[in-house]
Amino acid sequence: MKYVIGVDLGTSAVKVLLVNQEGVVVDQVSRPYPLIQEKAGYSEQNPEEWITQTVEALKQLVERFSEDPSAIEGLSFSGQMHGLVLLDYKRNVLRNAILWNDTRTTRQCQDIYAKVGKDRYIDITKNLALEGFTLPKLLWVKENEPDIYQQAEVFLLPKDYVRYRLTNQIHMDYSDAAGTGLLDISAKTWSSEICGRLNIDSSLCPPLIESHEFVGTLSGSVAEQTGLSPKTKVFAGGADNACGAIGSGILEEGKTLCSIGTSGVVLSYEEDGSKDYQGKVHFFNHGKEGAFYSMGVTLAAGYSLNWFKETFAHEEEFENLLADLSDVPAGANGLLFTPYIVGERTPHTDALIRGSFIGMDSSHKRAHFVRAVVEGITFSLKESIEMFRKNGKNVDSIISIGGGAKNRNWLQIQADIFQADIVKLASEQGPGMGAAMLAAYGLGWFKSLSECASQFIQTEEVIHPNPEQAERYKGLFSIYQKIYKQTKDLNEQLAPFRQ
Ligand SMILES: Nc1ncnc2c1ncn2[C@@H]1O[C@H](COP(=O)(O)OP(=O)(O)O)[C@@H](O)[C@H]1O
Ligand SMILES: O=C(CO)[C@@H](O)[C@H](O)COP(=O)(O)O
Repeated sequence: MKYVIGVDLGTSAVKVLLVNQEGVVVDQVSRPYPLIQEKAGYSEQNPEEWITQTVEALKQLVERFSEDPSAIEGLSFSGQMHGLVLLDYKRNVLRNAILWNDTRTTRQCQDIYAKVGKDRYIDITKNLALEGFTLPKLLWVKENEPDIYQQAEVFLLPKDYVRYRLTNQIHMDYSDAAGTGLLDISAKTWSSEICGRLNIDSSLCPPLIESHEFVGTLSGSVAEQTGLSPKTKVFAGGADNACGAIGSGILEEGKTLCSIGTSGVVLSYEEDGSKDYQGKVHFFNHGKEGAFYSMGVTLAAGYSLNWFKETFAHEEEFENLLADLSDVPAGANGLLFTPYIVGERTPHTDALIRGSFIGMDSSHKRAHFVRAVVEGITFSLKESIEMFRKNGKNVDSIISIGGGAKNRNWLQIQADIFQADIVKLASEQGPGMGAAMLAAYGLGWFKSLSECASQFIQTEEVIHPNPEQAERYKGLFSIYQKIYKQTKDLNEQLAPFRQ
């Protein structure tokens, strides 16, 4: 039997999947790393931690593998998007990576519009200039850390840096480059116009490549450290959401994905670049050559639940925390939560908004708060689904992946709130599976990603909405939608008090 590895460099952990030629996940290893949050709105990681944990995860996987490691023929990546990694001319990392959920760059986003023009910027990139994207981070470093900026020779995204350390090759694939805010999405080139207007040297931008393209083999030292064969072929890989889409079979029109990881996304396949959402949802190049996807993003989806767990139930596992979920009625006895704990993107692009619990009552127990957090995350994703429905998409079946898809009761809540069938796959690790599929396709095992998907992706269960609960959630959702407007001004006034 032959095998491939999908490396998913997530925000909370790196997850490494070993998949055989029949598409069965035969083993997986997950290794966590922390977020560094020096101030409210800041979110960084040390790229060296990604390397240490990825190498360790690969090593563990190989140690547990009973066959000859040369049977593992290929490896590819999925990575958290938008994070800025700056390297100097010796390829040393110049500072911590600034991540997708860091919102320090509101002023730089305004600058981008002032210098490029908002309409022109959206024309080129098909997206708004958002705090989380890479370009405003580059401008922030240029302005606030000029010594570091001057030493920068190239910028990379998180998984591109890991790929570089595994192969010594520098590249960025289109699906991830799309999230930098510097790519001309239709032309698939770095935008010399944006670089020119913002005075960014375009030599900082790395060479571009397709997600399934062969990059090189593993470096000798990485092969030695992990036990993998030095002949293992490495393929570029893609943005985690593009890979999540591949790993869930979102490879044709009409398919919708909901992914609840640290962030939460609702994603829809786009055959070509013709749809104009005017920046209301993100619009990026897919990991499938020539295709695109649109998506709405909740910044703190799984992260809200993780925050709640770490703050109020630090020693407990998620399974335990969620054990009482179905004992609490829909609507948590009048308790609503908005998951804006690090600001928000869709539908409210707002770095200053923060979360709320509305309707706290002395009868509420911890389980009500947990249910309210889970429902609030799901309501937030419903706002993206409604945007797609208003744009004429038919969303009656949604594939659900990510850490949030591990809990059966949460999947039922998704079906009831979204008013759609929820498809649970055999593996909820969509991005890692997508990365493995890119390696399998890159190796030539299949003629297309779709052919690979029909072999690799298995549906485990379809969960239908419960009509009574769905009706109850309709009313609750309209109350939820009012909270943003009614707490916006209060949060702007509170912003100066945040440390
Ligand atoms: N057993 C579980 N049940 C429900 N949610 C879970 C469970 N385990 C993890 N999660 C949620 O999934 C999130 C992590 O999802 P994951 O897809 O691994 O994220 P990332 O790719 O961002 O690292 C956690 O923050 C948590 O909210
Ligand atoms: O910023 C975005 C998408 O635009 C996030 O979806 C990141 O790509 C991080 O993903 P997860 O770690 O939550 O999977």
